Amino acid sequence: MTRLAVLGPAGTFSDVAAQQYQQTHSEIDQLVYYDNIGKVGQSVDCKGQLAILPLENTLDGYVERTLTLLKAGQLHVVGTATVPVHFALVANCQRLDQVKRVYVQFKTKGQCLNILHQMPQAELSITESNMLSFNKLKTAEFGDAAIIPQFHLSDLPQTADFLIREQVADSLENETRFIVVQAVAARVPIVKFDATETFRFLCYITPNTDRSGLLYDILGYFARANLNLIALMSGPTKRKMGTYSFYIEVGGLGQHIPELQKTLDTLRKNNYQVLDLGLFAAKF
Ligand SMILES: O=C(O)C(=O)C[C@]1(C(=O)O)C=C[C@@H](O)C=C1
Repeated sequence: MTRLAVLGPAGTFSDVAAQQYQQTHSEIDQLVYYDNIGKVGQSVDCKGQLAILPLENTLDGYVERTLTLLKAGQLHVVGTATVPVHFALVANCQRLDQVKRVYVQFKTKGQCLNILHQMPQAELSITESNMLSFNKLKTAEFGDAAIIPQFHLSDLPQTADFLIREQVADSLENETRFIVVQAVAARVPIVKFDATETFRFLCYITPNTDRSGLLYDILGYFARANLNLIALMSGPTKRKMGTYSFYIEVGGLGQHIPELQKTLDTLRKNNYQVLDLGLFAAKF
């Protein structure tokens, strides 16, 4: 029995991603909903428990809360799912200039800046999930609005006379990439990869000392090993002011994995802490 923890209530983009992932992972027999990303990540503590977390969005970049969970070192990434993300604005009034308050999820806000700028008078009420924004419409007073997943427009009460603006994300090509995680304690050894199978590897690299040329040095290890870096971000370690870690994603083929493992060993021997967040099958 494997359960997958998901940001709820049911109907979020996380839920869409979870169902997509479940289609190719028949061992998952239950989706369990939590009301914020922190609780989703903390819910996995033993074997047979997985969680799905949003990692990166086309328009608004990485999800800081997920990176914070990963940085704590208790989670291990085992898979991924990407879903298209479209939003609609629904308001309980006739015109945008009558909107007094907009319920919007914290990550959705950065994906719908154009429409939000068209309502400068409106106060933003930030929610933890898009379904919590949607649910606010049930008790909407005059002037209340919410940005909701576009596919939920058909779930609005037929009787309500809402103002609706479709496709309010700042790009039609908007997507969010999710990761599936398990507890580090439940980690199983890497499944065998065929030489031509594509993978992603995620890690945090933290230098033990600070000096000039440090990032150049780190990148050199990957470049010399011919490993393809997909993402690189620097962020505070959250332990000591002025100390930074580098979040790195590597993409490659199964045949590159031995070289990757050698590179990580060399980094460790050269005074870098390497937090291995997981290697998993992924298209790129
Ligand atoms: O609230 C949701 O629908 C979610 O699944 C969360 C989330 C996120 O935090 O990135 C997922 C996809 C969208 O980018 C907006 C919100």
